[in-house]
Amino acid sequence: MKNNADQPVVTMHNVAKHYDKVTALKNVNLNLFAGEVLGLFGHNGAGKTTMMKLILGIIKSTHGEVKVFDTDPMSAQAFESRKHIGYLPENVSFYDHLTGKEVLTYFARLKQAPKSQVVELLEQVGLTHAMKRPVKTYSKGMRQRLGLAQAFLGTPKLLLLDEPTVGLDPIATQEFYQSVDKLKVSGASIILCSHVLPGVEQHIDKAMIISSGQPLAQGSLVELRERAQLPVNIKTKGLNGALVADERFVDFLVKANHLQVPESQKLTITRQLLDMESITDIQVEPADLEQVYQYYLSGKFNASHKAHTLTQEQK
Ligand SMILES: Nc1ncnc2c1ncn2[C@@H]1O[C@H](COP(=O)(O)OP(=O)(O)OP(=O)(O)O)[C@@H](O)[C@H]1O
Repeated sequence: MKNNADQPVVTMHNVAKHYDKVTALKNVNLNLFAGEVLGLFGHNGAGKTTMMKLILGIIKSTHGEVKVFDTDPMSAQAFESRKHIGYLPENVSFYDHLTGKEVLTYFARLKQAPKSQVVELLEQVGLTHAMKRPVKTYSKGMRQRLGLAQAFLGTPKLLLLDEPTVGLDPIATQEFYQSVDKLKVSGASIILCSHVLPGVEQHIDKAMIISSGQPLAQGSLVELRERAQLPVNIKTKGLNGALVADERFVDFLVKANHLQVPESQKLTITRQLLDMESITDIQVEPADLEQVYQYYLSGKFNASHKAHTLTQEQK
């Protein structure tokens, strides 16, 4: 398996995938480097799973080039590198009559991962107490945890995680993101598909937003925010409705204590607010991932943004 630090772990160059008349993906360009986490966001049927399947070598692109560890994932040479790829499919399902431990042991064998990892991973995902029970007795969240343990087997250098937090409770979600952060620090590259946007933001390095198979935007969140020029959220406490009555703020009012202000006016407005006597607290936050996502999906950006995004990614 070839892999050196300045070479991308995954490259996609002008990739398209058609199923008969359905265009599942088109114009996809991507360079994902070691230690990078990509958030892949899009509506149902946008093409996220198709992209993962292309990277896994389950399906072949209709057009363009996909390389994983500098190898065509459909080729016989990709066999060796598969051991270093972890995949959590959406709606994970297992052999229901096997216990959690047996399922994981089976996958560890397939992946040639050390047997000792089975119990370690079951502990990491909080399934030690249930590891001797058949999977058919597991709740949805427990199945999802087992799925994650399966994806983390071996020493994955590339992880493809399709809706990894679905069914997980808040603590398990937090633990999952801690695992993601650790894997990233160890140099693993991760592609993470999610419909649940809150909480993802601080764990990804870049995002790709796709709609109907077409990437609408990609880059770091800072870049995506800059390009979108989304307003900054300013939330105040203690002003008791004074903002509503003040004509300096009326154009920016979202709620009685919440303003959305263009970046260029952020400092001026913040100073004016801080000068108000009754103010007790102020929070200034950039647009969150949800707002960035909504912006690009709503089609408010124009063709020149699209061209800019693609050119940036091809550099
Ligand atoms: N085997 C197939 N044959 C025909 N069309 C397919 C096939 N697989 C996927 N598609 C179509 O390709 C498009 C992209 O599907 P894909 O599963 O990649 O979307 P997704 O973004 O993962 O959706 P979701 O969020 O619902 O999982 C959809 O229109 C889907 O119906």
